[in-house]
Amino acid sequence: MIANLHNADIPKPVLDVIARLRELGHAVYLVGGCVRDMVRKVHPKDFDVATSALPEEVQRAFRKVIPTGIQHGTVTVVQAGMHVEVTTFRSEGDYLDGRRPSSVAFERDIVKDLSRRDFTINAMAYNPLDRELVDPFGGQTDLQAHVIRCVGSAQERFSEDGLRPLRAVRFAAVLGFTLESATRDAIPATLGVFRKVALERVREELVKTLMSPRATFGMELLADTGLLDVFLPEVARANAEAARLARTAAQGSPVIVEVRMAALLADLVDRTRAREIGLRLKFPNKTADHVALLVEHAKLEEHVADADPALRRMLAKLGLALLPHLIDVARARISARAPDRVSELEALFDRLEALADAKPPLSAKELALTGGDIMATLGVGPSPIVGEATRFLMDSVLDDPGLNTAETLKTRLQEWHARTAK
Ligand SMILES: Nc1ccn([C@@H]2O[C@H](COP(=O)(O)OP(=O)(O)OP(=O)(O)O)[C@@H](O)[C@H]2O)c(=O)n1
Repeated sequence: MIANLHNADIPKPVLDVIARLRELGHAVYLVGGCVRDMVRKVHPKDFDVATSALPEEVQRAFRKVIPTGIQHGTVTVVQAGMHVEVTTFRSEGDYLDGRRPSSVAFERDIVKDLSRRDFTINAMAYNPLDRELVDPFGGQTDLQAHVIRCVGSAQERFSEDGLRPLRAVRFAAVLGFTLESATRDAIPATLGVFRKVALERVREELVKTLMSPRATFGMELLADTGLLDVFLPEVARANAEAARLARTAAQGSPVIVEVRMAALLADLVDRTRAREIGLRLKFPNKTADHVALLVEHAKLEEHVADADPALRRMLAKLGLALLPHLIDVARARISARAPDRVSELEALFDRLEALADAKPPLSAKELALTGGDIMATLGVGPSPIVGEATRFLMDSVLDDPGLNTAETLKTRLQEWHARTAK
């Protein structure tokens, strides 16, 4: 069919690659996400080309190519500095392990290639030279109806690649679509295949879902279909109301991965478990640590009556850099759970920000006395007493940052030493 898509969205190097393959007599199309986005009138992120040309033919057709995944039919063409992925039309053999096909067969026909793809909205092909849109499975209709539907049998598509159920939920959350009923019903039946998927890939989809404008809906769908229980049982098995509030808090927070994860977990798990979850889902260590610290301190409503020294102690444990994120998490939680307390908490946020702006000494390296100064003042060499003395001084300046001068700390140290030496 002739489609009215916006060819101006397609970068020139991509059009040149398509034109060259066509010139050599091959069938050639844009496929996958870029066609979906063009039909939705959204500017595509990347452009995948599919062709009837065999990988060797693609390699011969261009000056600069990288054999990226030649056994799967993918060649990267470097055209005017742009990397364009060109994949030979293919069908796949049986999926023995739910992760990758046991064999790949190259095909001459685009419809064969489209029929192995996951969802109807991702199974369209477009040739910009003659404006031909190939849409054998009703992708346009489903885009209009806001529906995620598997190509053919959902059970088969999900059994071929265990990640697909999670992709279905992610697309629904990101695009604001719903799952067609057979597609949705096939998820619980294929959880065994989903269990085999590497947790890095699961995490990538979880993050996209959680960062979407409909994170609440996406998380609910993950819970209802049984997917969440496989990789995040702590949330899946939480009491229904607690889980609902956690989802609402996550969606109500800024689109920052640490913040959304912490808002989701803060009322369901403790710091140690939050860190375990982060590491289990293969987040970078630093992200897992940040989520754990945010979870530990998220209940800021418990601090509204605290005096400044207690707040400074909390900031010392948290680290100043995380304060803006902590405020985001606390605000999202309280807005979801007790909206009438938001203004009371805002006053605490202002106090915390003012304390942070004063740049108080929060760690031993910010003390006006170094370890060497402490040893000289006490007349000792390296020994456990230096650690004790440092803790005493730290405690003093957290109570009153005004004490953090070399003179004052020396005097206090000598007094402390005289007291403790007795
Ligand atoms: N498990 C998968 C992954 C991908 N695909 C197909 O490969 C295309 C490209 O996949 P990918 O780049 O992962 O996703 P996009 O659809 O481009 O979307 P996004 O970039 O938003 O992830 C998809 O459109 C779909 O046709 C599939 O059938 N099954």
